Amino acid sequence: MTDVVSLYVNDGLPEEEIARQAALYGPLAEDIRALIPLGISSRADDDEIRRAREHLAAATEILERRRDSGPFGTRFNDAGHFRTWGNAAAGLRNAVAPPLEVHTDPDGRVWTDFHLHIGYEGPAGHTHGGVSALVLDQVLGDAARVGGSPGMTGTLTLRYRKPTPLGDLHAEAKLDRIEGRKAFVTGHIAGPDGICVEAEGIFIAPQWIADARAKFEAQD
Ligand SMILES: CCCCCCCC/C=C\CCCCCCCC(=O)SCCNC(=O)CCNC(=O)[C@H](O)C(C)(C)COP(=O)(O)OP(=O)(O)OC[C@H]1O[C@@H](n2cnc3c(N)ncnc32)[C@H](O)[C@@H]1OP(=O)(O)O
Repeated sequence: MTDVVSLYVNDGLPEEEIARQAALYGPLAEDIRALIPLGISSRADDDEIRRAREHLAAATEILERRRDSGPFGTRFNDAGHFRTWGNAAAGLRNAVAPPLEVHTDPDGRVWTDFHLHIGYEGPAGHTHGGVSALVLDQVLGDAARVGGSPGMTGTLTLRYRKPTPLGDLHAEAKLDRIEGRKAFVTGHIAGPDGICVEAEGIFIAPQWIADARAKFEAQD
């Protein structure tokens, strides 16, 4: 089993280097992301598809020359700047991610306006229910973290009230309460015609996080 704790790495990157990498690799992920709907919708003819695939193979050959092994994990520096660039919902380097850019209001509510392209289709013309779960898992998890109780998803309960369209959507979440290592969070996804999916989540701080926090607080 992967040792989760070892994937939290302080790589000490200075802020300017983080900014440089974000400016370099973010647009690469955008380019790869833009290909996904084209894979579904392109009407290019046989020769054009063959040519496009040759170009993609050339790009793949360049990109795989030097690469990290394994997942990105969570990397941070001494300034407390965390990077989760491989995250499936929000990762800056992950073309699979919509990506979600999650904002925090002063009252602790977190929210994101995001776009789901045609590659997130489930029922015809609508968002896949698992993709809605992905979005809500991330946004509710962020609300738990912002509320001071970061944790793993223990239980995520969804109520799909009406079909979620593709396109421009909104999601938000708020911490309800904390009980020991458990954070209780609620949230929803809304489309142009109102709320489509409601969510309740219980996020549980693993024992190692609770221990690390207790140790940190004892030093204060
Ligand atoms: C140095 C920096 C630190 C940063 C740390 C960051 C951490 C993450 C933070 C930020 C995320 C940002 C956003 C991310 C969003 C995406 C999140 C995901 O996708 S997570 C992947 C999917 N989830 C899993 O894979 C979990 C798999 N399950 C587990 O690992 C364990 O089962 C875990 C941690 C959930 C609980 O294990 P136990 O051993 O700690 O639990 P026990 O000690 O038995 O119980 C503690 C309390 O929790 C309840 N509980 C246990 N499991 C529960 C469950 N599944 N649902 C509800 N309650 C549960 C129990 O009844 C108990 O409650 P009582 O204290 O007695 O009141």
